[in-house]
Parts: sequence; C-alpha cells; structure tokens
Amino acid sequence: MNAVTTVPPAAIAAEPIVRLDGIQRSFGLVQALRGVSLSLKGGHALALVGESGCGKTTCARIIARMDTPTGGEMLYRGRNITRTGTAAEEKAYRRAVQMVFQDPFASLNPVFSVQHHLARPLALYGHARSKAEQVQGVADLLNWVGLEPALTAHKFPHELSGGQRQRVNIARALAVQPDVLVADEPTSMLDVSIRLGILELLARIKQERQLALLYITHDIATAAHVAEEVIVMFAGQMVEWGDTLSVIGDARHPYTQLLLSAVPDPDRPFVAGDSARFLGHAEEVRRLSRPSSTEVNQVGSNHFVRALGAVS
Ligand SMILES: Nc1ncnc2c1ncn2[C@@H]1O[C@H](COP(=O)(O)OP(=O)(O)OP(=O)(O)O)[C@@H](O)[C@H]1O
Repeated sequence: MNAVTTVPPAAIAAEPIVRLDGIQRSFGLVQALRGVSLSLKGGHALALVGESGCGKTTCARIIARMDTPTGGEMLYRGRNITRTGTAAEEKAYRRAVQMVFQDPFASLNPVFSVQHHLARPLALYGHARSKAEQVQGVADLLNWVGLEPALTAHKFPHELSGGQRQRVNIARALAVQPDVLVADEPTSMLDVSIRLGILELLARIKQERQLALLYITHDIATAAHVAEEVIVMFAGQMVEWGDTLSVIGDARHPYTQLLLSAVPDPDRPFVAGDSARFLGHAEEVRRLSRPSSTEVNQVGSNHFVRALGAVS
C-alpha cells in the first residue's frame, strides 16, 4: 500500500473536459465540500456516491455554475474558470455543461408541449433555424432517447410517464450539444422497473456522443451500470475512489463497505433484528469515518482510499 501526499484526482485523464482541484464549499460552519478533486473526460462516466448531505449536489451545482466554491480551482479544457469569466465564456460553459435533475415532474413546464421544450434550445443555440429543421431536430432527439416522435412530440408533460419525462429532460439537455452531462439522482424518483432503462440510456449517450458524464447517486450498486470510475464521499470528503470495479469489488474504507452492505441481497432471507443491527453498525462506521485524515493510500493502479483519522 503506497501512501501519497496529495489527493490524486478521480478519473485521471490526459485531457479532462472539466477538472476540479481541491474544491471547498462552506455554508457558515457547514463544510459541504472539503477538498474534492476530480476529472471529467469525454466518453467516460464518473459516479459520485454517498448518503444524503455528503455534498453530492453541492458538487454538481458548482460544476454546473449554479454555485461558487469557497476554495480550490476549476478548469474547463485546461482554462482556469474558478472566477467568473466574460459573458461569452459563461454562456459557452453553460451550454457545454448540462444537468439532468432528480425530479422529472418539476423540470418540465406543464403549459408547453414536448415539441416546444426541445425546439427552443435547438433554436436558441442555432442548431435548427427553420421550422422544418426544428421538427426534424426534435424528432432526432426523441429517437435518440428512445421515444417515438409521432407519439410524443405533441404531448404535454402530464400526458407522459415519469420515465418518459426523464427521457425528454435528457433530450433537452442533449439539444444544445453539451460536452458534459451532470445527472443528479436521475432515477431516484422513478419506478424501480424503469430505472435500468434510464441508466442504460445515459451509458449509451456517453459512449456514442463521447460525452463526459457525472452520475450522482446514493446507490453504489447502480454505479457499476454506468460509470467506469467512482468517488465515494462522506461528510464532504472523498473517502475512496478509482476504477468502479476495483472500488466495489475490493472496498477498503469502512464507509464504502457500509454502502455495499446496505445493497439488498435477494438470495439472503430477511432476519428479524437485521435492520436494528445494521443501524447500530452504520452509526459506528460514521463515527469512525468522520475524523479527517490527509493520508491517502494507493491500493490499486487506480484505487485510492483515505486513512481514518484519530477518534478521540
Ligand atoms: N444553500 C445552503 N445553505 C446551507 N447549507 C447548505 C446549502 N446547500 C447545502 N448545504 C449543506 O451542505 C451539506 C451538503 O449538502 P448537499 O445537498 O450537497 O448533499 P447531498 O449529498 O447532495 O444530499 P442529498 O442527496 O440529500 O441532496 C449539507 O449539510 C447541507 O445541509
């Protein structure tokens, strides 16, 4: 096991599209992010995993320019964008980085049709100038996300299922031809039966469009469906990260092990008292994981784990 002095970024890439280096974000006394470093590169997915409040959404909002870090640096295609740039630079970045939100019901305007939702960004960013180009562009986008244009384009959000709405949201994000897609818990409000379809769609988009995908989830089991690399976060800090298969298959940090042990095993029957034992164990793991250590150990070619701090 090699100890490394600085925190190596997750998803080490020759030419990342977006890179965060030691990002901090405090809200008063709350340290939402404590030195998060990561790289997002084309055709590659990174999963950010952790429980509620660990800082996942804050990280996504910073990447999408909806929030500003209180420390650290942010780079876009090698250019330092930590401070606000010119209006043109900001507009270009906001086009390049698109978000898909958790709630597919709230993210579409109920008074507009699917056609309107998709034609608008196409027109705004000059990807469809005439009416005919808009109709064709919307049809292409709907086909891309697995929706039949003739059956979908004229519909309003309330006429669609949750999964169909999320596909429209993904199509809308794709309309501006982004480089980066940030998907914040994109399936957590959907029926279990349709979640895998959305994850497979994201994985296909990443591959075929060579997009950089940041997939945010509290469910570590789904990370392997989508992402080549994973970061496990606890209390604003990266505690374990690297190749998804290595992190999931050979988890070293007790908090990662806790997340994995919470994944239901259909082959194991439920035993009375299991949940109480699990909750007690979970509290103990959180107590051990909370103290911060700067020591990071390399346990695989791309697999890093933060050492536990001293518990008083
Ligand atoms: N605008 C804010 N003002 C004050 N505290 C905030 C704000 N935004 C986030 N926080 C705090 O920062 C921490 C991280 O929150 P964040 O929403 O990033 O976590 P999360 O992992 O995305 O959780 P969830 O899955 O519930 O969305 C939490 O303690 C939260 O209360």
